[in-house]
Amino acid sequence: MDNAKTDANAAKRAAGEAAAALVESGMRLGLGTGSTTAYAIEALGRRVREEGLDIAGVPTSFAAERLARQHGVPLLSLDDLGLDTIAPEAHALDLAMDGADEVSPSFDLTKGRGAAQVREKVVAALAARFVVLIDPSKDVDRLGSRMPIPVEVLPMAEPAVSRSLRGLGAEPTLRMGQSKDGPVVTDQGLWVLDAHFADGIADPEPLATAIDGLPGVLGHGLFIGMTSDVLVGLPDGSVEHRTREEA
Ligand SMILES: O=C(CO)[C@H](O)[C@H](O)COP(=O)(O)O
Repeated sequence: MDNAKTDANAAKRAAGEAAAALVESGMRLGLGTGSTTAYAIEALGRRVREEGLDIAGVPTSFAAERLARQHGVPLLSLDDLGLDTIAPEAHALDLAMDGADEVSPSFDLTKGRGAAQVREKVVAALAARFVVLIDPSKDVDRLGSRMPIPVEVLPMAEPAVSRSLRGLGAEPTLRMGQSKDGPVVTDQGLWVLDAHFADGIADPEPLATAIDGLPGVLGHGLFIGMTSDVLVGLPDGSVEHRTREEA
């Protein structure tokens, strides 16, 4: 493995393990998707086995669900949370942890390289604390400068949504499978348009609202105002913990 990859993996592991260390017995968690959160799920499984940590987590994708099962992390579905007995303004989960593709100075995010952004947003929105785990390559001044914004669409609506995204200043491309011919199909059976912004996004909040309003869009990867903590893992194994108050 080349040095850059080894460094990135060490940084991701540090962030993942720091996230697992924030967890206390009795907590209900959101379990994110991606290579950084995978280290957190692995560490949580170890704590369940070795310390008898009593937790359960809602997975944000088939991938997260499989990983949690593999590492012995007990799982919950939204049905198990008893949401009908919890006030709408109260939090059903104590802490959700997840990776990100971009983090802005004001803690807004781009997510969805793994095409799990919609379930990830549903789960993060239920949590009292949303902890984002990154390596330093994810820090950006402007969202959209490092990664396109994933937009999950109904297949029949793709041409209409593409046209609307062009109207919002993006160049959309349909995400194609790597080990499959044709488009990537999400856990919901839908497609993903990657909306590229040549100069990044000057003002993400109105853009997020505009994309949410397009007919045929299930959701997108801009996460505005949701993050409470960012854990930045570094290649030497240390972790910088940023909290929203500092942002
Ligand atoms: O949003 C995501 C999946 O939909 C991931 O959390 C994001 O892509 C970060 O992944 P990684 O930790 O592998 O860099």
